[in-house]
Amino acid sequence: MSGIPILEVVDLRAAYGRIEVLRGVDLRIPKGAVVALLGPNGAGKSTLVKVISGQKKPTSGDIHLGGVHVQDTGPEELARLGLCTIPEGRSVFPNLTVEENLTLMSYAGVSADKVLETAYSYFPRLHQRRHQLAGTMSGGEQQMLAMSRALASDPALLLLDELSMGLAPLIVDELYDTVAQIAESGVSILCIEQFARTALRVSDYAAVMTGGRIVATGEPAEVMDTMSDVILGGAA
Ligand SMILES: Nc1ncnc2c1ncn2[C@@H]1O[C@H](COP(=O)(O)OP(=O)(O)OP(=O)(O)O)[C@@H](O)[C@H]1O
Repeated sequence: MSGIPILEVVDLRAAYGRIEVLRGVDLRIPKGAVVALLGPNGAGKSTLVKVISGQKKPTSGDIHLGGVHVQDTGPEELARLGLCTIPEGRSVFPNLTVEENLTLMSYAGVSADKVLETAYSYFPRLHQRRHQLAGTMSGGEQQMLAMSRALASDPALLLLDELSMGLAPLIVDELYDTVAQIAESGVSILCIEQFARTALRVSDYAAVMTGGRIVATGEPAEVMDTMSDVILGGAA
């Protein structure tokens, strides 16, 4: 992988109690790239997201975001530096309408109008449903809302943890089309997925994680060829 990295992770280790789950992870995301991080259940993908996004402390290793050393940086400061995470399972307020969920994301320097305009341009369906309670929308629509809320912060790097979880293949395809559009606007993206096909379609690079380590990286076709047994073990 070449280019100036937006994210560089070097020899990262993390544990739950005495059980080491990240066992020396190296990962590099060039600026403007979409990278798919693939791997089976329990590989450590979500733990890596938690450590990168400042929700869990690593035991050792280095993390650089846009060249800044951020290993001891909290989530708020990471957000200020341009990191935005959409966690597994989404995170919308079910008892607020679509529009209320979005306007909550307006803050100093970003107007509510701008937030709504961005969301509705990526996802016209959210405009149609703007007065609907978020909790009554389909899983795919909730994921659109979660992505829109993330885009409101104008991120430099977006971490998407299992975008496709529990969704039908058609809607997953639609969401990844939007991931590609977001990337075209200059945002770097790390897509964490258990299964590969759809994420690889829009990715510049792929990395495969098993047992707490990155065991393969490269262009999607190359990684598919060498690791198909691991990363095509399921649907999507
Ligand atoms: N809070 C926790 N306490 C103890 N062990 C944990 C905790 N969270 C995760 N683990 C363990 O760490 C390992 C890695 O889990 P992690 O969720 O990072 O994997 P993953 O690759 O994201 O898997 P999945 O695709 O199933 O979400 C697993 O063995 C899991 O059981």
